[in-house]
This record gives sequence, structure tokens and C-alpha cells, in this order.
Amino acid sequence: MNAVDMRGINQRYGSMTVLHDLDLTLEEGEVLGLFGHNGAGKTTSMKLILGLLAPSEGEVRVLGRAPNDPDVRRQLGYLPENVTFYPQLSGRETLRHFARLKGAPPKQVDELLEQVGLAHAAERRVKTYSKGMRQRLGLAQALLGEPRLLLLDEPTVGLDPIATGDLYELVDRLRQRGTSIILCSHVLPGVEAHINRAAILARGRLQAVGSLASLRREAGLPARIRASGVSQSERWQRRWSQAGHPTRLLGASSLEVVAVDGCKLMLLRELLGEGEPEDIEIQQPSLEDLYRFYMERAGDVRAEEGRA
Ligand SMILES: Nc1ncnc2c1ncn2[C@@H]1O[C@H](COP(=O)(O)OP(=O)(O)OP(=O)(O)O)[C@@H](O)[C@H]1O
Repeated sequence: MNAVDMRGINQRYGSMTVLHDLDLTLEEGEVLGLFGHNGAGKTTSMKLILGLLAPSEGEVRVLGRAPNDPDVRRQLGYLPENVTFYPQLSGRETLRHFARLKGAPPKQVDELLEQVGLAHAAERRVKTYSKGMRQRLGLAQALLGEPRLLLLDEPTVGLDPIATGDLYELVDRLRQRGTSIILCSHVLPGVEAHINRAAILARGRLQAVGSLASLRREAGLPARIRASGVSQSERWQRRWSQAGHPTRLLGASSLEVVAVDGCKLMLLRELLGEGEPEDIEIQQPSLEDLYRFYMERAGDVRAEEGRA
């Protein structure tokens, strides 16, 4: 059984269709990154999974049932994009309140405050929390009741680099425990090591879904070879540019060549054989490169935004 099954979803707000023929699955114990421009339909997809919206067309199953089934709701955790709390309550009081609503054991409150690094501020009123602290409290709230399925909408917003790293480590630990996770984010660098698959939405349509390796294959984006300490680097630059391999100098004896269409090994052999480089680095297309590729292929996403 999949944790989430969305089949043939068309979603309309009034006369505007914001999701078109969306098929998306999340396997149990999988972390899926859901990426897309502003207004692509990410939050709408999350709301469908949460049962906050009914699909205009198509079917959504969550943990094998309808999303609004009370049994399913108890097993869901959700960190919304804009997390808000009662400002007068302390962090601990806030979590106790949500624990009661969710039927989660009260002992989890202090455990989770510890886990998200807020134990020291448990007694302080939420109105005195920084943005990042409120975000971490939101995360603790989402983790109450040890959810089987966790939906995180922009979880790293407001988090400093260390807290962002901690969040990704937590995602890794939750996955190891078997939690299924959908993570929406505009912050691509750093996330790729923590997801099993990426789904890229543009203009309400799924442009691509798969592991990074399969998206790289599908997109056919080139790798880049960087070499330093190359003898006669200018000669190499001329030679490769003339042969159609985009090459640029990076300082006195370093260069970068774009290895299109499976030329990587040939370029490496040439360089190692004759160029005597001190060091070589191969950069595979990043999630950001892939995102850019699929967005460009989808056309003018801003035009779609303006259509509303
Ligand atoms: N309640 C609503 N009524 C009408 N239109 C809506 C409503 N909620 C969202 N939309 C529209 O649906 C489209 C998708 O919005 P959604 O919030 O799902 O996008 P998103 O990918 O989460 O964007 P962002 O990254 O900016 O949060 C947008 O065009 C948005 O204007």
C-alpha cells in the first residue's frame, strides 16, 4: 500500500483549474520533495492529501483510505507554510494544547521540545519567540502522535543554517523509522541528499518525478569537469572549444569543460593523458539545475500566475 495515491486529479478554484491530471504517489517510508514556482499547486496538493479540499475530479487515497477518515487524520502530521500560534501561551502550553487535540501522550511534549531544540524556551510565551523558534515549534506540533505520514510545507523557512541541517537530520531519522514524508520547499541546495524522489510541478502540471539519477538521465543535462594545475590550460581551452566542448578558464591553470552527450570519459582520458592535472572534480547536474531545466521546458510560469 502506498502512503499517498493521487490519481487523475483536476483541481479547480471557481473557474480556474490549478491542478491538471495530477498522478502522484508516495511509497511508505519514502521522502518525496515537491518543488515548484509560486502558485504551482504545491499547497493545494497538500490540502487534498490532508482532506481539507475535495478534488474537483480524481481520487486521493491516504494510507489506503479517504483522506478525511478520522483514523487517517490521527496518523498525519502537518507543518503549514505559515505557522501561527496563540501568542500568550508558552511553547509547552502550546504543545500540550495540540497534544490534547491530537490525542498524543503528554510525555511527548517535553521530548519534542528537546528534539527541536526548544527545551530552554519551553516556559516562554510564543510571542517572544523568533521566527525560527516558531517554525521549530510548528515542527514539534507536526510530530506529535508520531505520525505515519508527515507533510512539511516550507519547513526550512526562517531556520538558520545549523537549524536547517538539524531539520534534515531529523527527516533522515524519521525516514529510518518508517515515516513517509512530503517536503515542499523553494530552498533546493542541501535538500537533495535527504529525499528519495523529487516531483517538479509547474503551472499545475507534474513536469517530472523520480530519483535524482533518473531525472538526470531524463533531462540529459551535462556534467562539468573542473581541472586545476593543468599545463597549458589556454591551449586546452582553445582545443576543446574548437571541438565543440564549451570550455572556460578558471584562473591561471584551471579550467572547466561542459561534458555534453556522453563525452565525459573521452575528455577525462585526454586530460589525464596529456594535461597532467593536479586535481579533477566532476560536478553532476544539481537539483537546482534540474529544476531550472524543467521550469524552462514548462514555459512562462509567471504568465500563469498573472492569469488569476
Ligand atoms: N482559496 C483559493 N481560491 C482561489 N485560488 C486559489 C486558492 N488557493 C490557491 N489558489 C490559486 O491556486 C494556485 C496554486 O496555489 P498553491 O497555493 O497551491 O501554490 P503553491 O505552489 O503552494 O505556491 P507557493 O509556493 O507560492 O506557496 C495559484 O494560482 C493560487 O493563486
